[in-house]
Amino acid sequence: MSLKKTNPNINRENKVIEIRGLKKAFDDFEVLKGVNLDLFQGENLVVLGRSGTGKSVLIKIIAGLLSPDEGMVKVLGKEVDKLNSKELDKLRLKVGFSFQNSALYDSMTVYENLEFPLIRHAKSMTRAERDQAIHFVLDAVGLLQTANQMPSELSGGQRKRIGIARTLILKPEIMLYDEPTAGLDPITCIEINSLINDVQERFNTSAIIITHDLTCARSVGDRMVMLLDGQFKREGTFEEVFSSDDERVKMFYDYNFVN
Ligand SMILES: Nc1ncnc2c1ncn2[C@@H]1O[C@H](COP(=O)(O)OP(=O)(O)OP(=O)(O)O)[C@@H](O)[C@H]1O
Repeated sequence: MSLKKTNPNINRENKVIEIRGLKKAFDDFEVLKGVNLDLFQGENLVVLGRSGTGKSVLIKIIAGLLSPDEGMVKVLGKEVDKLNSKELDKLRLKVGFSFQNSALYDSMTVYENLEFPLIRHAKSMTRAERDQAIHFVLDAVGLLQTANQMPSELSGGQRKRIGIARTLILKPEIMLYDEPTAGLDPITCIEINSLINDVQERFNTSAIIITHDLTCARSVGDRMVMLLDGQFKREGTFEEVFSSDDERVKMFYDYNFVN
């Protein structure tokens, strides 16, 4: 199993995400009970945790798709719940959200799927500039040849790559990956892990990666944190996180470690 080579360009002086005392409940159900988290510029941070522990809720709050009940959530220096909708829209463009199901439009070709966010958000771009940007991201994810294909003609791994390309096309500073390897075969998982590391290097992004896949965690994470009972209770390298006597941590390892 490949171990992530820590990115030497991580800037610990620059927190691109800073979260303090974050709480979020749905009716009486408290999901996040005081989460503290820092993401440093250039870092790939893996968020681990059992199903239903609130990992997706956390990244939806970071992306401004859900609002926090309490606490501070600062993204790229801005407190998200203090922004008006225009400011929030502007910030959202700097935070690329790669959804679990890739979220491609089935009725559009790959090219059109990539052009759509540019037409919507980069109105000043000419057609030729859009074409160049589309070719650039398609090349970056190794799928130039699929430009005229429909999403239904792609494999699961290819759809995932196009989903990542569509996120990258708006040049985000932060990438949020929700279960990037879910449902993929082991070889395709390795390819996606390597793409996540390529994106970090080539696009100079910082990222939060949510995963159950410990091979993925180990291959892409410069650092990892584990959400237990609504808070981050373990933090560090893969070895540090799992060198714990906590039964919940041991169980998580035993059930999810496949390699
Ligand atoms: N919009 C919502 N309304 C009500 N409850 C919600 C909402 N979003 C999430 N929840 C609840 O919050 C809890 C945490 O959900 P979340 O999707 O963050 O889990 P997760 O850790 O990402 O799990 P998984 O690994 O299975 O994706 C779940 O019990 C879920 O039902």
